[in-house]
Amino acid sequence: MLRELGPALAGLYDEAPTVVLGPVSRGSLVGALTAAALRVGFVEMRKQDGSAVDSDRWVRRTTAPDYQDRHVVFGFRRQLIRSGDRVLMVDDWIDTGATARVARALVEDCGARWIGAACVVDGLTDPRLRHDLPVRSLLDVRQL
Ligand SMILES: O=P(O)(O)OC[C@H]1O[C@H](OP(=O)(O)OP(=O)(O)O)[C@H](O)[C@@H]1O
Ligand SMILES: Nc1ncnc2[nH]cnc12
Repeated sequence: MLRELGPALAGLYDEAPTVVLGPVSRGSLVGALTAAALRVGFVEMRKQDGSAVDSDRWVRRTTAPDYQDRHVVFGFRRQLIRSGDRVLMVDDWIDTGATARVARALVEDCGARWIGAACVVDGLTDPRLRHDLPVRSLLDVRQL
């Protein structure tokens, strides 16, 4: 099952990414599997409490209320995503889309191209985001 997840998520979009971005913690697992399948680098999008104290520049943004009504501060080292990159976000589950929307904003802050959000389960509460982000998934929540 784990062996098949990366290739399955990697096949959801035609455009070839140069970087996969995965939010901690479940997004890191499926994101790393996808990056390995695509043979590209992986960047972990960390919650503020997980970011190291260092001298590097970070990009950070705060989500709108997520599925647990939390405003989460996410970020990563600025140098990890460059202006020529094409970035695919990968996650296990999408619900409000707050995490994915912050990921897209951070990618745009770096001047990189956003491809979309590839998820294992699509549980979007606002179906418009499926087109707007865009979101592609392996399963719809109603199939579970
Ligand atoms: O669409 P949204 O409402 O933003 O929700 C989706 C996010 O919520 C879950 O992560 P969670 O915050 O539970 O963290 P975890 O992976 O560490 O369990 C899931 O893995 C997504 O990253
Ligand atoms: N409804 C949900 N159940 C499990 N994980 C989730 N991640 C985001 N929304 C979720």
